[in-house]
Amino acid sequence: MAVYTEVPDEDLAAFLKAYDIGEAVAFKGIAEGVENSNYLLVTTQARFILTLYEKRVERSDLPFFLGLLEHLSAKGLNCPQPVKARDGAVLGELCGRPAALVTFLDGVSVRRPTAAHCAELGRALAELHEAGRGFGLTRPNALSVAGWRALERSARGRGDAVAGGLDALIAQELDALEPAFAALDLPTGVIHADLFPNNVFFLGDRLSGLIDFYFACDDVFAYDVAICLNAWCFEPNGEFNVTKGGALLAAYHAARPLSEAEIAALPILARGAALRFMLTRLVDWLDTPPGALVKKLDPLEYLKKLKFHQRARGVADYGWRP
Ligand SMILES: Nc1ncnc2c1ncn2[C@@H]1O[C@H](COP(=O)(O)OP(=O)(O)O)[C@@H](O)[C@H]1O
Ligand SMILES: N[C@@H](CCOP(=O)(O)O)C(=O)O
Repeated sequence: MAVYTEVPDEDLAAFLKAYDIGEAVAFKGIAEGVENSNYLLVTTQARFILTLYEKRVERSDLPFFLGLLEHLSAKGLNCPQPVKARDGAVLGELCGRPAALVTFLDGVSVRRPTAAHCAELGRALAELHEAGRGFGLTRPNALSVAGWRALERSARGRGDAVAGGLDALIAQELDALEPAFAALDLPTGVIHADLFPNNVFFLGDRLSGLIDFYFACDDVFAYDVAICLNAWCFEPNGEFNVTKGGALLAAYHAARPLSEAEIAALPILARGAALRFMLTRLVDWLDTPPGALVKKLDPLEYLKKLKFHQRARGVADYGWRP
C-alpha cells in the first residue's frame, strides 16, 4: 500500500480551505502505487486525487511535472489536470510534504494486456510524444544511463544474495551499455518514462487516459518505446510476445513514424530499460524496511527480460515488420 504519510482530518481540512472545490465527503488512502502517498478525495463537486510527494520526487521537479500535465491537457491528451487553489497555486504543502490535487480520471488499468491493448498503448505513446512538443520546461532523465552507476553502487555487494552472479552481471551490463548509449544520436523530447500498464486506463477496449507522470523527463523517444516493450509485451512465463510487440510498434509508427536509426536502436534501448527497472527494483528490494506498507516489485522479473534482450538478434525479435 502506498500511503507513506497519514493525513489527519484537521490537516486535510486546513489544506482544503485554500481551494474552491466544495466540501469533502470521502477521503481514503489508495492501495496501489509505489512512489508517493495517494488519496482519493470526493467532494460535493467532484472526485480528485491528492498526492503527497515522497522519496524519489525532488521538490524542484514539481513545477515540471505539474506544468507538463497542464500542457498535455491543453493539447487534448487525457491526463490528470492539476487543480488550482484560489491564489492560482497548484502546489501546496501538507503534513510537511509537497502536495497537489489533480482531477480524477475514469477507467481501469489492465493486468494482462492483449495485443489490442498494446496497439492502443503504442498509439497513445506516440500522441504523448507529439503533444509534449513546445512544453517550455526541461528535466534531464535522472534514471537514464548516467544514473545507473549510482544505483549499481548502492546495491554493490548485495545483489548476489538476491540472485547468484547478479553483482557481476550488473557491472558487465554497465560496461557494455554505457558506450552503446553514448553512441546513439536519436530524436528526443518529453517522455513518460514509466508507462507501465498500471499507469494506463481503459474504458472497454479503448485507452481512456494516462497517469503518473512523476518520472517524465527529456530523453530519447525510442527509449520510452523500449520501456513499454518491456512493460507490456512479456508474458508471465518470461517469454516475449512478438504479436504484442508488433502491435505496439506498428501503432506507434502509424502515429509517429520511427526512423531507421530509432528502429535499429530498439534492442539496445530495451536492454538498457530492463537494466534500469531491475536496478531500481533491486535497490528498493534491498532497502525497503520489513513491514513497510508498500508492495515490493521483483527485480528478477527484469533480470529475465534483460537476458532476453542480451540474446536478441535484431528488431524482428520484437515483432517489428517493416
Ligand atoms: N488522476 C487519477 N485518476 C484516477 N485514479 C488515479 C489518478 N491518479 C492516481 N490514481 C490511482 O492511484 C494509484 C496510484 O497512483 P500512481 O500515480 O501510480 O502512484 P505512484 O506514483 O505512487 O506509483 C493508481 O494506480 C490509480 O488507481
Ligand atoms: N513501474 C516501476 C515502479 C514505479 O511504480 P509506479 O506505481 O510509480 O508506476 C516498476 O515496475 O519497477
